[in-house]
Amino acid sequence: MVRIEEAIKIIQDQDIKLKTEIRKLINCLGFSISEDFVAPFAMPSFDNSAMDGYALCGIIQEYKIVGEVAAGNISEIDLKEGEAVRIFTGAKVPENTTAVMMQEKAKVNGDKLILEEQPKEGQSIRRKGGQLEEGQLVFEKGYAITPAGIGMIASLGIEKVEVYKKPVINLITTGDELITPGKFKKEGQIYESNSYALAVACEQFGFPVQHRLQIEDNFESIKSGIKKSIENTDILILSGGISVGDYDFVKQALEENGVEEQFYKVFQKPGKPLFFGRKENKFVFALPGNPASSLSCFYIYVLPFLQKFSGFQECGLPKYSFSISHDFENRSDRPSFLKAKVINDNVQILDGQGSSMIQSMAKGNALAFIDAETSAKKGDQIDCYLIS
Ligand SMILES: Nc1nc2c(c(=O)[nH]1)N[C@H]1C(S)=C(S)[C@@H](COP(=O)(O)OP(=O)(O)OC[C@H]3O[C@@H](n4cnc5c(N)ncnc54)[C@H](O)[C@@H]3O)O[C@H]1N2
Ligand code: MOO
Repeated sequence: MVRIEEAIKIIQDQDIKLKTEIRKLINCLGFSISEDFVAPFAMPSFDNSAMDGYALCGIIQEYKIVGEVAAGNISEIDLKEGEAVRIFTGAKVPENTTAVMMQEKAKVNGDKLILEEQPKEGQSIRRKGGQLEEGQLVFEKGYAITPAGIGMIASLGIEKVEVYKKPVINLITTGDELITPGKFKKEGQIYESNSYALAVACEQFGFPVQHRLQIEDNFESIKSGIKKSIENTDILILSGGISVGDYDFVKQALEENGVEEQFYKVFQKPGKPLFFGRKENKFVFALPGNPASSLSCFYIYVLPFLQKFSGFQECGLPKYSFSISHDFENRSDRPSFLKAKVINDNVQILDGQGSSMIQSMAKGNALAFIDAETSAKKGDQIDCYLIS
């Protein structure tokens, strides 16, 4: 049995051979870049107007209008003191422009421009290199591309990007009591739900699951199911059969498939019987079958690893401290990830903390961490991992 911090460290310290690929920019959302990305040119690449109005030369009250520049056009005009040109947002300002005045603050009378207020030097001019200088670092290797990141890269004229490949993920559920939703349920059976929750949780964070497989609870089936599945996967996630019961065959079946244990069992609630192993560059998480346990383990351990495998610089759920809105006593002898709801700056621990109870997780938006046998007083700061 390991402590939570040890388990996290073991996962973080895995040496992984990352693979890269070139993707079209439009298909790069949620991928991380595999090289530092520097600006091929300055942004903006020329001084331009931030407003529809007039480019002015000199700081006076009245100017002579000598021409017009629209966005995309280049003015040949070299402004002289006392001259102005009509200009539009984004257009390159002529040589010798002192400032741009928005049109709402100016009156035109024939070719005369009369200002209603005095311009300040440089006003409403977006300077060349104001956002980025040529050669400046835009994104560091490992930056996970967001929609704004896609826009930034496109604005630098790039349409293909080298990124880290995402893992192929397979998901196996075990348990003879499980039947698929939609089918008739006999006495003693329960509906299989973990593969649903886990598959969409992976997908929500940009890691689609390749194959989902339901295996019957006998050693040979589990062993051969794992053998087949591990061949064509990078990360195998199993649920159920990892505890100590007579039908918990997963650990032994993994070992007989050459998967080497990195840790087994974490001193935590829920999710104690969590297994993490590897076979060369393939990795296996065997999550406990209880629905809330398997999903908690996904958030705390599997997700950061999926991100690490995909070259992300920053891994894991966002973690913040919030003030607890009521007294709470954690009676468990294990440090606990509790289903919780964060509203504004306060966190409330929800009813329904059992490892099999998932409704509270569905209604909440966080996992609050409270140490074993610890009492929290209303107003205490509690660490929370935001799950949505
Ligand atoms: N003697 C002991 N018994 C148990 C221990 C222990 O330390 N000693 N640990 C308990 C803890 S903690 C957990 S968590 C569970 C985990 O057990 P398994 O990982 O072996 O899971 P199963 O026994 O297969 O299932 C547990 C529970 O979850 C339901 N389940 C399983 N798979 C699914 C699924 N895909 N969808 C929905 N529900 C699922 C299953 O029906 C069981 O009710 O072990 C404790 N026991
Ligand atoms: O660790 Mo188990 O997940 O408490 O029920």
